[in-house]
Amino acid sequence: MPSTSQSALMNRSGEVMYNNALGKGMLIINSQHAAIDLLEKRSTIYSDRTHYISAGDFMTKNMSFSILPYGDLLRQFRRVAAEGFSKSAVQRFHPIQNREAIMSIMLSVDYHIPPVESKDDPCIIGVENHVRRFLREVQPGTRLVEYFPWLRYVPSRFAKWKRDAQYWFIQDSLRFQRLLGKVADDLANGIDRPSFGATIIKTQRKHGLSELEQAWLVGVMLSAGGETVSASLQWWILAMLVYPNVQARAHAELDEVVGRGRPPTFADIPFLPYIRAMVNESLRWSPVAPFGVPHASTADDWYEGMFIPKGTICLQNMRLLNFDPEVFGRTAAEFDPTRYLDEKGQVKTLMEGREEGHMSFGFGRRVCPGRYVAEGSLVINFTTLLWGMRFERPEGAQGELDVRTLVRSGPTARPVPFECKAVPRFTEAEALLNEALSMYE
Ligand code: HEM
Repeated sequence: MPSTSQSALMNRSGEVMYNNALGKGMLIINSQHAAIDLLEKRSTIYSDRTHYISAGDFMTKNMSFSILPYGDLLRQFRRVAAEGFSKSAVQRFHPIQNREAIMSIMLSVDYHIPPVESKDDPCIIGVENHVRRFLREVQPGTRLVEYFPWLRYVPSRFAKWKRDAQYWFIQDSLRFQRLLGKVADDLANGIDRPSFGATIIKTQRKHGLSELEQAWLVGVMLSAGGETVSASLQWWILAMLVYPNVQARAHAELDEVVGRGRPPTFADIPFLPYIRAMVNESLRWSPVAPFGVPHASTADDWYEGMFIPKGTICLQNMRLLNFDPEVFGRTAAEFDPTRYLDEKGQVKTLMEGREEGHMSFGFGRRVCPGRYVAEGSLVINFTTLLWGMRFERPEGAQGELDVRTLVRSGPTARPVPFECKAVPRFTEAEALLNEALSMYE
């Protein structure tokens, strides 16, 4: 077996880079070609996750979807999620998403920024805190026990990290069970609203997950979705400020297709190719998960002359993957939705076998199960927000907007905070939105 004691190795083309730090092998994948070769074509051995003692074994008792080892429970979770969030199944969420987009714009009108949810909802606060704790816990370097695994056997009374993790497992389990319990009560009372929770309860016999597993599956889908979609919206608003010509073209498309007499709905989306292209471009351009969610390998392997030992953690360098000049040309760093449009102005497939035309939803057997609902949320939010308002920099805002620097909160990244003003585009917008909102209530 070749020596892996060197601290950093790069294959001939620089597409992959291997690094060994504190006994943990790490591969950085720098090209689309290598990402597809390893994480998709060889997905039988590249679909595991890093094993986290604190976040995995103690804080979530190995029920947190995104860090589950590649095994039976993961396959069950993915099957249930794939059914509940398939391209056709997510259409049942459209009325809710439409209403939320309007709520979001109404909040924007009041607060000048578009919050995704009401910040005061205790349930939202609880889930947000869970996300924050979880992201901190999986951050490299947070817990010594990840480097010295024997520390897991230190009794809880001497190990605060362990006491806290056990405490949060109980609290989060109760929270997720309470949330799903409300859906179960509604169903028992004949109230059957479209939700993933309702689907999972109704199909329990088929999938066979325990009540606790169901609660964690739904809870983690909710937290994974909230964090990523809200970060994507922030990047998109930044893009609207930096590229006013893109915003103006989207406004023109909305005026032509929807007009100003009523707010848009999902029924308009097929006729708004520029805005649909903007969703793809936004996901490509925004580094929401700058290194993806790292995969881990389960067998020794060779790639283009480089040895990759079993257990290697594989990070995907999304900025390089999504800015590949061979696919996106020399303007890859620019925010330009037209790259996704053909000569007739219709959305085109830019990457063979990858409808969305970017790599931001990840790869192979771990590809994001929430991608269709995420695209739905983004497209209706972009459409509704742009229909009613224009995003501007406030007068007197200083300096250039920073599109390169990331503010990291664990594996997700947001832009450096920036000032933004949301200006109603026409006087009737607010009244028309209020009217539309009342139809959803
Ligand atoms: C802009 C929105 C989103 C982005 C950019 C995004 C991105 C990602 C990425 C990169 C991964 C890792 C894929 C891999 O390992 O190869 C992932 C996994 C995951 N995503 Fe998303 N996601 C988004 C929205 C959502 C939504 C809305 C949900 C839930 C409804 C969701 C649920 C999950 C879950 C549960 C996983 C873990 C899957 C697994 O480990 O097998 N995501 N996502």
